[in-house]
Amino acid sequence: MKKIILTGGGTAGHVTPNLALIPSLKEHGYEIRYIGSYQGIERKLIEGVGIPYDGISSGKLRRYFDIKNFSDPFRVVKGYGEALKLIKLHRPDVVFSKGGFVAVPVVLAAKHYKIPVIIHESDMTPGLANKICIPSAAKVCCNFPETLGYLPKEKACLTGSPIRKELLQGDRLTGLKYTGLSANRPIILIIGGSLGSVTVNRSVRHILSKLLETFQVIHICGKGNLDESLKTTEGYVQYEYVDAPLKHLFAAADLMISRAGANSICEILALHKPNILIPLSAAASRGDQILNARSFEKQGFSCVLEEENLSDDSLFQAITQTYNDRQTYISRMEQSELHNAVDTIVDMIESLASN
Ligand SMILES: CC(=O)N[C@H]1[C@@H](OP(=O)(O)OP(=O)(O)OC[C@H]2O[C@@H](n3ccc(=O)[nH]c3=O)[C@H](O)[C@@H]2O)O[C@H](CO)[C@@H](O)[C@@H]1O
Repeated sequence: MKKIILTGGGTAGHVTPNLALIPSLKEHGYEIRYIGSYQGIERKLIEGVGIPYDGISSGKLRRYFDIKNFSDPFRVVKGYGEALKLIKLHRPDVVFSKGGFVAVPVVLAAKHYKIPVIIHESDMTPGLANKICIPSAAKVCCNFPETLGYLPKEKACLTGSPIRKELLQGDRLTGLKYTGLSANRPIILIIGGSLGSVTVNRSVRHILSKLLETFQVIHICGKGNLDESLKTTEGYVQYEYVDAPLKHLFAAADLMISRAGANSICEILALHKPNILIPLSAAASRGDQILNARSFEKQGFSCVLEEENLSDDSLFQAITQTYNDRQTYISRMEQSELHNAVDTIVDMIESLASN
C-alpha cells in the first residue's frame, strides 16, 4: 500500500487544503498519516476525520523581536529530532506539506531520508516557512500565477488551491434551520479568517443595528470573541468556529464579509458569493492578504476595504453597494477559470510516489 504523510498547521488555512485532498487520496488507495504540532488547530481538525496523527514540538520562526525567540529554536530542533524518528518509522512514499512553521522540520526530515516532498504555497509570495522548505522540495505548487516568478522554474507548478468538495454541497434550508434565521431577509455571512478578527468584529458590531434593518447576520468571530450582550439579538447569530455545518452557512449566505486569507477567498470564488474583503493589514502581517485581495478586486470578484479606510460609514456603504451590484459580481465569478486543484495535486503525488 502506498503511504503519504501530510503536514501543515498553525492556523486552519494550513490544514483545510490537506482535508480537501484526503478523500481523493483514500480513493487512490493511500495509507494517510499526519504530522502536526501537539496542540495546534490541526490536531482537532485532522483527528476529527479519523486520520492517525503524530504531534511534534513546534516553534515559530520570527523576523521580529519576541521573548519566545530564545526558546523557540530549541523547540524547532526538538521537533526536527521527532520528525526524523517518525519519517524513519513510517517510511512514506511521499510527503505533502501545506506549510506553516510546524511543517519545516517534517520537510527537512523527509529530505534527509530522500523521500520526495511536495509543498503548496497559497499566498501570492512564499512565506518564511515555505522559503526554508523550497530547496528540499521536489515540487512547489502555487495558487496565483504571480507566485511562479518567486519559485524555481523546474519545481514550480500552478495548481490552484485544493478546496473541500463538501463545501460546494451545502443546503440553504439546512443553513436556515441551523442558524434559526428566516428565509425572508438577505443574509450576510462574516468570517474573520480561521482565528477571527477583532477589527472586523468590532466594525460589524458597531453598525449591527443599522444592518439588521435590512439584513440578517451570521458572524463567525473566532475563539474567545463571542459577545454575550448580543446573544438574544434577533436576526444575529455568532459562532467561534464552524466545522462541518459551514457548507450550509455558505449556502444560506447572500453576501460575505471576509478576511483575505488565500483559502477563504478561493472558496468564496468557487461558491460565487458576492463579497467584501478586509485584508489583514501590512502592519500586522507580511501584507500577503492585501496582495490576495487586490488580485481579486482587479478580476472583478470582490469589493476591497483596507483597514486604514475601515469606518462605520465605509463598511456600511460597501455592504449596500456590493449587495446592489451582486449580480455583476456573480457573473464575473461564474466566468472565472479557477479550477479545483485536488485532481492536479493528487496526480502529482501519484507520479512522485511511484518513482
Ligand atoms: C493571520 C494569518 O496568519 N492568516 C493567514 C492564514 O489565514 P487563515 O488560517 O485564516 O486561512 P484562510 O483564510 O486561507 O483559510 C481558512 C480556512 O478555515 C476555514 N474555516 C474558517 C472559519 C470557520 O469557522 N470554519 C472553517 O472551516 C475556511 O473555510 C478556510 O478553509 O493562512 C492563509 C493561507 O496561507 C493566509 O493567506 C493568511 O494570511
